[in-house]
Amino acid sequence: MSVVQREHQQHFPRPGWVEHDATEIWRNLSKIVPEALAQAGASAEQVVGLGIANQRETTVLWDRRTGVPVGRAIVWQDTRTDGMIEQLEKEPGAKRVRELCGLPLATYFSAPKIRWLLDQTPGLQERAERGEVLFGTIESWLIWNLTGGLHITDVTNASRTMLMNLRTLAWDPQLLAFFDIPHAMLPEIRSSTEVYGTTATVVPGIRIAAALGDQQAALFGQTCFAPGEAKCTYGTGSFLLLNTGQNLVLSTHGMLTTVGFKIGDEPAVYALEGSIAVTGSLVQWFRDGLELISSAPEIETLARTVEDNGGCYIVPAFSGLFAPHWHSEARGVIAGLTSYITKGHLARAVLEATGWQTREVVDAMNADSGLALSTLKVDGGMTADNLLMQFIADVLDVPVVRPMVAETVSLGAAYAAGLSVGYWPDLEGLRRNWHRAGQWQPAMSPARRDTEYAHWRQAVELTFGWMRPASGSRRPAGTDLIEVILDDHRRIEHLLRELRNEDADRAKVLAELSAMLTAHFTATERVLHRRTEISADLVSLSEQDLLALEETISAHIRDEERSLLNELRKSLSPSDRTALGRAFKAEQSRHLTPVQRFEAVVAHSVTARLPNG
Ligand SMILES: Nc1ncnc2c1ncn2[C@@H]1O[C@H](COP(=O)(O)OP(=O)(O)O)[C@@H](O)[C@H]1O
Ligand SMILES: O=P(O)(O)OC[C@H](O)CO
Repeated sequence: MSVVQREHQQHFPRPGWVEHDATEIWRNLSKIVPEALAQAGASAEQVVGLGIANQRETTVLWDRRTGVPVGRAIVWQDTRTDGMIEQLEKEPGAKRVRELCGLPLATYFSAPKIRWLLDQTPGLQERAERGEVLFGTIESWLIWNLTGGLHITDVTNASRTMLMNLRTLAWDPQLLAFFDIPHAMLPEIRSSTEVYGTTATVVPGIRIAAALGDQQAALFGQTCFAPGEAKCTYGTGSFLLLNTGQNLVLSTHGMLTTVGFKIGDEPAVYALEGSIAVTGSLVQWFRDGLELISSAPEIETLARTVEDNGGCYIVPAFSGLFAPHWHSEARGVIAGLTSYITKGHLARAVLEATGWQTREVVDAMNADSGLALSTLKVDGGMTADNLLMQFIADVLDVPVVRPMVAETVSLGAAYAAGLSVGYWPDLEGLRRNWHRAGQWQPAMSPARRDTEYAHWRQAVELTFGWMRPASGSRRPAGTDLIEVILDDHRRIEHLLRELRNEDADRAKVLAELSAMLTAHFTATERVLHRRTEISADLVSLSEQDLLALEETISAHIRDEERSLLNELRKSLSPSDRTALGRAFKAEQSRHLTPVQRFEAVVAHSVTARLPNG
């Protein structure tokens, strides 16, 4: 076996934004494939097949003609679409989404990221409709480049886009309409194991024989081929997958339903998944953000300098909270701080956060499946940490088992490719390759486990609602300038969508939208820019006028949220924000009828969620 790796840059241009440069990923791949072959002393002719496993959901759009990405890829952890998700949740079709694709509406998946990118550049939607701009997750982008233009994806990756129907395994017209995403930009969906094509570059002439999302690849590499078998991979995030066979189980406890794998023409095998956004990346933050350690393994050494967490808990809701909570608006907390806490306690709290998040997911998975997990098969970079593995066994109260090859993601891709080209005859042969290398037995007392878990859950509740403060919290409801402007934006976006909805009372929508726009622009000019002579009058605009202005209005909203609001956040004191918020509302009210004012207030009170609601 030879292993070559190369890190690519993580871009964090704003709070909550995470981007990758798809071209850099492709360049890195072009370098490491020949290096891996050279290290193994193998020639291209000796390679029977290439398997790809990739981070999922991360969204790349590129130009079909030039092959150049239209911008940076939006990564799965990115939360920039949280406002969009909040709006989409109110749409009539929202309830059907989960039923069709098995996923809750969340910033995590590809569809909102595609929508955001299409909204970002004028004309991109039309180019996507003509098939001039293409979408793909990372495996799709790599296969396109390796083959010189084959535009495909595998079914496991497609199942993470929110656009694939889990039953038909095809792009779903209702989901495409819900997100307004053109079919012409999507790749063809193929099985996880089949020969898709042959490499035309890097190392030409190799058959590309398998592709799987990384977590599904780990399920395969851990040989969880039968219903009831599960694994958890501990990397940047952590992902527990339970094979449910040909049964498509829709979770009632916050798990995702996803495709586990599809071998050639055989029926798809489904899985329930508990996705945890932040585990290893919390260790990275401790290393790079806080600079309290200089390498990831040092977290264990530091944590061992103290007996316990000293009463401190870290809930890393950096990307909101994923399974089982699905709170996009949550943000992280460090709870239980006293002057007793040292960096050793913080290191413990970092590791324990991974343990407790696993416990929450396992509880939910057990509730969904009606079965209690009896052992947990683990893999991934964090499993090198013995203290963490012991803690996971303690909080789950089941043994934790690690196989010989902890790089299970790559192993799974290799297994799938080997199976696809007949190098391995069947799944049973692969199963025989699995060997246990480490095992941790639970040792925590039930009383301590229960007390600690109760503290953890208390800390988790503190994270809820952070990005949507409850009415009556920090500032008087509805008078904070930024909230007032954001509420206006969301209402305007909703009304614009309603204007295209054939079932809506469009005359009423038109009247409210024109009045809202007049009120919003006038208040912005008068209160924020102090231009007293300005008064917008958009009330006489027709439906066609407004639809023609839609892109301009969306661009204004984006610009205002990106530049003006961020400047105001920095420059205004809380009391200024309240005073200006009041002035803004007063100015705005002058342009709305009492009924329109009432409707805007009702829309606002639906948006403002209670902290743990
Ligand atoms: N000894 C360790 N203790 C805790 N975390 C670790 C340790 N070694 C690596 N990690 C974490 O594991 C992650 C790397 O694991 P890996 O499986 O390579 O992740 P990915 O495939 O998601 O990039 C990093 O986030 C790193 O912080
Ligand atoms: O960033 P990675 O490589 O841990 O990818 C994790 C998953 O694919 C996200 O769903």
